Amino acid sequence: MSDSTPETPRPSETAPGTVKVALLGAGNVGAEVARILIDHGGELAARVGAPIELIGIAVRDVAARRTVELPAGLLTTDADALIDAADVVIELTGGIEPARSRILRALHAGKPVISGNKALIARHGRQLQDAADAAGVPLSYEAAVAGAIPIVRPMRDSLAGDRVDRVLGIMNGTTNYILDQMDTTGAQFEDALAEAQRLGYAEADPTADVEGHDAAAKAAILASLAFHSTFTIDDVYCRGITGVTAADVAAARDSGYVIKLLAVCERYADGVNLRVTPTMIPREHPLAGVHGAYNAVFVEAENAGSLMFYGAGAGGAATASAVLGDFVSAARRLVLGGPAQVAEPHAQLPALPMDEVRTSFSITLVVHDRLGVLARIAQVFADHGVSIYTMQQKDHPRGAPRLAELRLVTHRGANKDLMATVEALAELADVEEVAGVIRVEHAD
Ligand SMILES: NC(=O)C1=CN([C@@H]2O[C@H](COP(=O)(O)OP(=O)(O)OC[C@H]3O[C@@H](n4cnc5c(N)ncnc54)[C@H](O)[C@@H]3O)[C@@H](O)[C@H]2O)C=CC1
Ligand SMILES: N[C@@H](CC=O)C(=O)O
Ligand code: NA
Repeated sequence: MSDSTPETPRPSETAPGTVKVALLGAGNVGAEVARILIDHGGELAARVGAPIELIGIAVRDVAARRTVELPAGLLTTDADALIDAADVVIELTGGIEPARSRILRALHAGKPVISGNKALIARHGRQLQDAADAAGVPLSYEAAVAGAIPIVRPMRDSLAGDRVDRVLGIMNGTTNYILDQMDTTGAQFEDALAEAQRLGYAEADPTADVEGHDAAAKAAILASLAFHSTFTIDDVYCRGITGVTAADVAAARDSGYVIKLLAVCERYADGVNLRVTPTMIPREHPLAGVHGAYNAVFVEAENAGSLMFYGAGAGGAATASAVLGDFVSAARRLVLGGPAQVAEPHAQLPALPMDEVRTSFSITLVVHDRLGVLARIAQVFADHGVSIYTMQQKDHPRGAPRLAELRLVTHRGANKDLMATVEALAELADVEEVAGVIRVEHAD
């Protein structure tokens, strides 16, 4: 083993009172956290109120090429030894295992943990929080929801005295980047995804982004805090953007809408519905102006009214900012002492299935352009108790004779009635094809 590729962390030679930091992972975010800790350590120490030292960085392969050049002496493959030697642990490796075991190891030893791992927290957050509470140390994960945007702490602390009714957000930078590129430059899905990966927005496996799982994880985490309950990613109805075509994006644009991957968490009388779906938003809606990898989260609360949080939702340096905010606060508490905050999920509201959820659809039909067709189509909607909000008739896009394209947007209706309407329309002899069904968020 050469000096530049140590398998175990170096023995610590730090002065007493120094806060020793272990960093797990040196990818897009971890490497930026290391860079800032090294370059701005003095400033951060002043805010913590004690010297700080990055004592090691656990990686899988010490020889791997990285986006940021890191001191070779800090790299180690022995994560457990590094955790044991540290006062504070920052986990930025991603995935469920070994991240979960390592975080538990740190918490059981009474060490504060900071993580950006939404996949893990959306599945095992309760177990990790219980371990943190039992040890009386903080578990912080501001980076896990909407990257740099302060939203976890405002939700947990600033809004603790209010009653949140709805959280609505664009919470995945990769998909927002892809949809925005498709909308503004006509880019192909695959090219836009490759660029999002190059820019460090995408997850190690970008399926999590494009299938909506990453946004669903964030929705579960945020809703747990907003509604003082315990939701996991399995409680989120989730549809990604892989089925959204260039034609869908163009048709939405033509009708004055833009397609976004929208997360909605809303309170009903008997629980909370959580969903992530591609959604058409009117161009004048503030969320329509969220471009590139930016994220935005709307919170509607009984007394605060509507609040909007906006900023960089992905990217190494931006996310590192949220990680280091959590770090300074955890380290300061370590220096000053005092109990960690215990956030009891006292309400424990159930997650509601989609059936009774009230939502709107945009339905594109290719129909035979003949006498009475509109009346027969309108009758199908009426039979299912679904009210039509707008309707546009267009020539068939490929100029087929005697065929026309109808674009209908509904008022809000129960999801099960909307689904039944679409099924009945597909059976109608006048309908050649149901060419598109996409949810709509509008103010009706
Ligand atoms: N990239 C972004 O914009 C954001 C990422 N996050 C989260 O932050 C975490 C890190 O994300 P990225 O840096 O983008 O991921 P990445 O894939 O670029 O980096 C992860 C690093 O951890 C290392 N690693 C993985 N398993 C390991 C193991 N068992 N032992 C030691 N090292 C291991 C990998 O080799 C890689 O260097 C993830 O949980 C991600 O979901 C959160 C917000 C934004
Ligand atoms: N892959 C995620 C990274 C941040 O959470 C995204 O694209 O938003
Ligand atoms: Na955040």
